[in-house]
Amino acid sequence: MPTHVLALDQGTTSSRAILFDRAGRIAGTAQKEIEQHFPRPGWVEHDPTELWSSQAGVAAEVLTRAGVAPSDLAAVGITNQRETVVVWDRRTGQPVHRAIVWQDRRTAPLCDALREAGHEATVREKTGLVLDSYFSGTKVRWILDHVDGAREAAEAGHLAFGTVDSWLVWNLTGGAEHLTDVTNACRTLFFNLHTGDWDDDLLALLDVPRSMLPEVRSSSEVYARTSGALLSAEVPVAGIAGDQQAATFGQRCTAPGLAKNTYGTGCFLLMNTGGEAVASANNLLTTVAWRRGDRPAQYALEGSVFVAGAAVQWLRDGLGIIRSASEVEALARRVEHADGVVLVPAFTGLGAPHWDADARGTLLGLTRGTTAAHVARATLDGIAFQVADVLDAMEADAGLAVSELRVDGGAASNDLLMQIQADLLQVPVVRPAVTETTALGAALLAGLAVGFWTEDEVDAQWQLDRRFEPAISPDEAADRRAGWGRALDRARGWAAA
Ligand SMILES: Nc1ncnc2c1ncn2[C@@H]1O[C@H](COP(=O)(O)OP(=O)(O)O)[C@@H](O)[C@H]1O
Ligand SMILES: O=P(O)(O)OC[C@H](O)CO
Repeated sequence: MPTHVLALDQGTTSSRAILFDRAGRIAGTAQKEIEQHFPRPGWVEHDPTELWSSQAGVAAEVLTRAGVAPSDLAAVGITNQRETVVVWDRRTGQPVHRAIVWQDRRTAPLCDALREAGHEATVREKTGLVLDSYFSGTKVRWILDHVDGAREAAEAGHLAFGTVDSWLVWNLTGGAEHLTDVTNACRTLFFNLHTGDWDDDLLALLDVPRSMLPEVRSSSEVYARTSGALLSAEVPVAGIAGDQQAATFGQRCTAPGLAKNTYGTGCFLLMNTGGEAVASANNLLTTVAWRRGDRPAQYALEGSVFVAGAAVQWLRDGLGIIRSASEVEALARRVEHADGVVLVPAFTGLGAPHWDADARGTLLGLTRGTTAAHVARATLDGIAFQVADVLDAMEADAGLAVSELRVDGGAASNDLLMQIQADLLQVPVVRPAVTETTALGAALLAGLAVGFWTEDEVDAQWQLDRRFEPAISPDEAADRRAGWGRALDRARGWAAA
């Protein structure tokens, strides 16, 4: 009888492998950092060979350390940094260029040109995304335009494109399978949310041959079996999802109106909107949450905040007022409130729902009485205010009110930040016992596909760590948010002047 499910989590900064037992508990973790390449300002690349070798390495390591044999595995689930592009030659399995990472801005001019040519509305309507270099499509085009011989090889059917999930599956099946799941496909700019398939008009617009694209599959089904390249046993690979969608599934946000927020370097918020792909009137993204086997796809609204935990890093590295990120909580607790100090952490502009590339970090309301503790407190407030703005936009788009916000990510361990968040949202903030929700989501998608768990078992596994109830009045929350709104106005457009 199999005893465990293995989740492979290929993230932006590291490859991780996490083992889950039948009770959904973590039985082992292994992690390896990925080298970041910055060949020019604004460019971010990964070595595809390293993505694969580090992922295979941590998979072997976690099994050895936990004393679990490959033959004890019921299934493998994959989750990954999204949008990042790998293009390789099918004949050799060799990448033709380094992976271009989601953060890479080199195709911003191409996106501007497409926008100026009037294509934004069509792209938005078909894909649920915006014309931005964040997504895969223009990155694939860049490789075809800039790598010697790439366009000819692609036209001849020799080149394959994949997001990181496809690249891992290709390698772990020894080049037998070229596929992706729908949550990754819908982040490419090639995928039509309404037809559930690649879109020839979008491919023509971006000048990318359809022959390069992987087959689109659901997020929970048996795609392949591992070969010697990954594990010594033939284990079904049975779940694939982009990391934010996997986290939404791992947080059990399985009904409309349930939302999760991941507090990492930035924040990723997703709200389940059920079987309906809700178009956003507030600059959010519409994305597939998951599709399980033959069931209908479930959708989500998504909004990203660029700077969240990174603002705490700035307190540590830029201002030097804390030595580690976790010290921010004790420092901020030295004061009852920020005493009128507001930090807008727009260090790299503002993401959803404001989308202002020229906004810059702004610290307002300083007096002679302002201390490091007030700045620390204002930093936590600034993270929570941004999340509240995104959640408001989601509720307006979906016509749904959230009844709680489920949280995970490194900064979600900060109890004060979670309390501030509940206060500002006026809804409870709920932190689960297992905060490795991305890996858990991938494991659940895989385990459900092979019958290792039933739906009821999975629901019963979810355990609360702590629930933060709003502790201020609605009037006070509204007052504080009005102050934030005034500060936002000061931060907007700063770099453009
Ligand atoms: N106790 C804390 N309070 C506030 N922020 C924290 C705390 N612990 C970690 N962080 C922040 O969380 C981020 C790391 O979280 P993580 O989920 O690992 O991020 P990522 O996946 O983006 O690398 C860092 O930006 C760090 O400053
Ligand atoms: O690897 P992460 O956790 O930083 O997530 C990256 C996102 O998927 C990008 O959209």
